Amino acid sequence: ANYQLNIAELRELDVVRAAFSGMNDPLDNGKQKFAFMKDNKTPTDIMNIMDITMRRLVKMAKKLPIFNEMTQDGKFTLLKGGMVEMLTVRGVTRYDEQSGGWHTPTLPAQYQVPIKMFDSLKEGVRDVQKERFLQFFRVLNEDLRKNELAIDLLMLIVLFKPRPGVQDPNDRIVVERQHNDFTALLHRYLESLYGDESRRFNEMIPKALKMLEIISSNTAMLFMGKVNKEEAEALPKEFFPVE
Ligand SMILES: C[C@H](CCC[C@H](C)C(=O)O)[C@H]1CC[C@H]2[C@@H]3CC=C4C=C(O)CC[C@]4(C)[C@H]3CC[C@]12C
Repeated sequence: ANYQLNIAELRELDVVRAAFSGMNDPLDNGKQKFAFMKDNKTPTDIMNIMDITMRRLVKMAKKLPIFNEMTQDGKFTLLKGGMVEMLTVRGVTRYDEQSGGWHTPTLPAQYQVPIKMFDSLKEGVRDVQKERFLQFFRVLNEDLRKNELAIDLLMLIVLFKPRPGVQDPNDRIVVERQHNDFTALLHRYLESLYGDESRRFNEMIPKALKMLEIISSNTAMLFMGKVNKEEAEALPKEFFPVE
């Protein structure tokens, strides 16, 4: 069978690539770089590092014509609902099992956010959330997590997930259609790379999406009472209440 992508699919992949093009930009000097190069990172440092990725994910969404067609409310609801899931997917691509930490592509490998940082987060949730992340890392096999475009499509499947908070009828149609579109495009893209072999991803993707939901719905308490609220950036505090 011929698994070549057609012109429309190739063009859609170009739009996706362009939206994600800023994800690996160098960190700004000052606070961002400082937080990432610090030795003993506090939960506050972690939040200020998360802020970088969160802002880049917001910028990514705004580069998607289809996202901009939605109402302000709809856009906010999608970002609110999908942010932690998208961060977690980003985390899988930046996590190094050998060193046990997350790295950023633009700083030398000696700088990392150690996964051990979970030990300084909220008792009672930190251990199970660390385990869930590591389990999720293992579910997304090497081929998928090393393929930037596949990961970008997975993030868009998560961003455009039908969510009850999306009220506007047109928004709901857009979200539903884009969720299905990006799911189909990911499968076609993987087929164009692996042919019949791509069937092995078919059960992995729904499983990964389910795990992301569980991770995201259990993250809220993680930083509670562990962060210096004056020093933490505002955006992460919307997703991880600190008091
Ligand atoms: C991807 C990110 C490291 C690279 C950051 C850098 C600016 C970049 O994106 O290139 C790491 C640092 C902290 C990690 C979260 C910590 C706690 C977490 C708690 C969970 O329950 C799920 C996973 C997250 C959100 C981690 C996802 C990946 C993050 C954002």
